[in-house]
Amino acid sequence: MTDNNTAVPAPVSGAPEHAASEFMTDTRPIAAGDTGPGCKKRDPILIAKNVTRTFGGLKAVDVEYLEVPRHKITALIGPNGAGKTTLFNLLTGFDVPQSGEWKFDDHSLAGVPSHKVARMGMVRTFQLTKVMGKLTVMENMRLGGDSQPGERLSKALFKGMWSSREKEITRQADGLLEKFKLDTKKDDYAASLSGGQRKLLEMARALMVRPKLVMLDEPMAGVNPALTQSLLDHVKNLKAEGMTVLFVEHDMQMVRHIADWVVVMAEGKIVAEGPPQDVMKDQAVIDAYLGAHHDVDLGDAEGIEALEEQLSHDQESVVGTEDEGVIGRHITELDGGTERPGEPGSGDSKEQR
Ligand SMILES: Nc1ncnc2c1ncn2[C@@H]1O[C@H](COP(=O)(O)OP(=O)(O)OP(=O)(O)O)[C@@H](O)[C@H]1O
Repeated sequence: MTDNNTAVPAPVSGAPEHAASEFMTDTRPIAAGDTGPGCKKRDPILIAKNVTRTFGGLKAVDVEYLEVPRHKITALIGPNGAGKTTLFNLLTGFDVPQSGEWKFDDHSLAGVPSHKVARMGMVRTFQLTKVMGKLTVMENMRLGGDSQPGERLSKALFKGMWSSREKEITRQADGLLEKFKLDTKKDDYAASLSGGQRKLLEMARALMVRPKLVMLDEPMAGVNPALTQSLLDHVKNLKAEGMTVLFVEHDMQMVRHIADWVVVMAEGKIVAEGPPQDVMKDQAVIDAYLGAHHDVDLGDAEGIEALEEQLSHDQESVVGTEDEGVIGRHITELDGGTERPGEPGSGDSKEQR
């Protein structure tokens, strides 16, 4: 496929369209009372209390209280080093906190390893994708399906049942690959995919466990403008199908287009939260996180073209790679023209630190 994909995605699970609309049209308040850092939600799917993680003398995460609203798209924003990825790592069992407890759907997750967290229905993607380059696209998908509940037991005990499970995994993978427009690539090595396609593959693979909560770490970073709208549609579609989404994003314009709720982190703490329109009015948030181009609307083609035009006259702005796209260049510029940690060439692979 090419990254020139702007089609609206079909449902992941074949869920009926009318069922989807109920999640898209629910306008009831998200907060249970007053809005503000650590506020209670009407229907939280994830609740974290006193989660802390220090590296040497640095308190990377110091989250007193956070609730993530069910069936909503929540954006987690904040400057570089705010602790967003570390919080993702802690909540999903990829790292261990110094203190804290958190519950997903009323199940305590403290001490639960990442693969079990995924099986319980809470999956995440990475800022630097973790697709297996030496496996084909389909093999990557099947790896996602292999962590489904009970598969090892059924494989061991019932050969017949396993082969029907195999077929089901393949059918499910085929459906997702088609939806993400990666079906023509299914026999290609994942290493041959563009950055944007790898993001799509990682998202598709995460959906193999039929999750309830999908956590996306900078899904748009490194994705070219043509694919950006498609990715936004995929994220919105997760909600339409009844999933909850928590995603890290640097660009507030992106956030405004798809988020129902925004949580702002700085220096490890939750410093603001609320509906995007309210959080965007907060001058401190604008000054600290939105930067010079906060008035440019990146969620539609005109906004992107306008920003491309602006950046093309800006000697300081870094010329991106084919896959980096305008968003990556925009962020790089906001960061003062320096490479961001974890980006190609930075020599910094945070998930592997
Ligand atoms: N394994 C580690 N060892 C030491 N320090 C770490 C480690 N992981 C994260 N940090 C530090 O913890 C702080 C929070 O980092 P984190 O990557 O969570 O921030 P972030 O908000 O995700 O940033 P970005 O927007 O750049 O991705 C940073 O100061 C970072 O350097």
